Amino acid sequence: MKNVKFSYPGGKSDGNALHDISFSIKPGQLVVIVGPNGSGKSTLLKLLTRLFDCTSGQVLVNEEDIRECKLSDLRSATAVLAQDYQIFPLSLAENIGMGNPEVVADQKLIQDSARKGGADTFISKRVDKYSTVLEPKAIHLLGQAAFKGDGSEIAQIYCNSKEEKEEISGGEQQRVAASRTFMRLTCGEVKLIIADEPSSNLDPRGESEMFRNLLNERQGKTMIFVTHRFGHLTKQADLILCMKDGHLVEQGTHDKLMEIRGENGERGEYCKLYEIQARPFTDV
Ligand SMILES: Nc1ncnc2c1ncn2[C@@H]1O[C@H](COP(=O)(O)OP(=O)(O)OP(=O)(O)O)[C@@H](O)[C@H]1O
Repeated sequence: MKNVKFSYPGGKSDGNALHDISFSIKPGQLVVIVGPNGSGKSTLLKLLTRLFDCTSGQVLVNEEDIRECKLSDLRSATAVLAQDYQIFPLSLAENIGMGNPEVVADQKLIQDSARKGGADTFISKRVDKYSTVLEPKAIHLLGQAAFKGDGSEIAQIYCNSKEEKEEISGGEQQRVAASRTFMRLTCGEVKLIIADEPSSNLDPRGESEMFRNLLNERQGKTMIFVTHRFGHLTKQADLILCMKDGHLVEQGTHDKLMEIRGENGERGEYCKLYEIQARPFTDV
């Protein structure tokens, strides 16, 4: 990115979501983006995947402006594990298999992807296993809208019906979405893997296994992770981008960012975030 600025079209907040962002990622690097809520991490990913174009500046892919690249080439070279994944009212096998539509019914690939995504254990415990048909997530969202607009009685009806209908938990949904991404990687065209908080609903063991399995898929691919959890990835990252209020305030490796001190000896932003996260575990 070169001097990238971005404001959301029709966005109500004043000012830019991203201010004058410049950084460079080399092929095959592991990059981790960190920063507080609303600091612009997901927005950066949206520009890198060309869901939006920057307002000014340039996003370059191999020296070529991303707006000049063929969109279908960009899409096929990228696998995204986003926060707002969809779970479809299809079987578990289809929900995973659609990651690579050309082999959507290949049970061996599906099961292998489910193992890497951490979904195989809970699927094997279900009566219908991979044939289990899931409830659409959209119906739950509709229920929440009714809750907000129509008062408590309707809210109660909604909660009851949700209780009966819910098929898999939030963490299990995230495991299905991750398995779909592993299925996507089987097509062999992917050069860039982007994961936006892929483990936010996972228990610690699930998180550590998912990171390990994703890193095992690296083999020359560029990887970009957004995470609020330090340690797993940041220490081995080739590049950490530390965001604050839409600005890229620090960039470098873990060791380099931990050494940053201001004029008054004040620690850098990354160092402060790292220590805030580490404290609850070291103070007990
Ligand atoms: N679709 C949108 N329209 C308008 N403003 C948006 C939109 N999406 C995000 N924003 C705003 O852009 C800014 C950056 O948001 P972004 O989602 O990139 O933050 P983030 O660092 O990924 O946050 P989080 O850690 O909570 O996921 C925020 O001020 C947010 O309110």
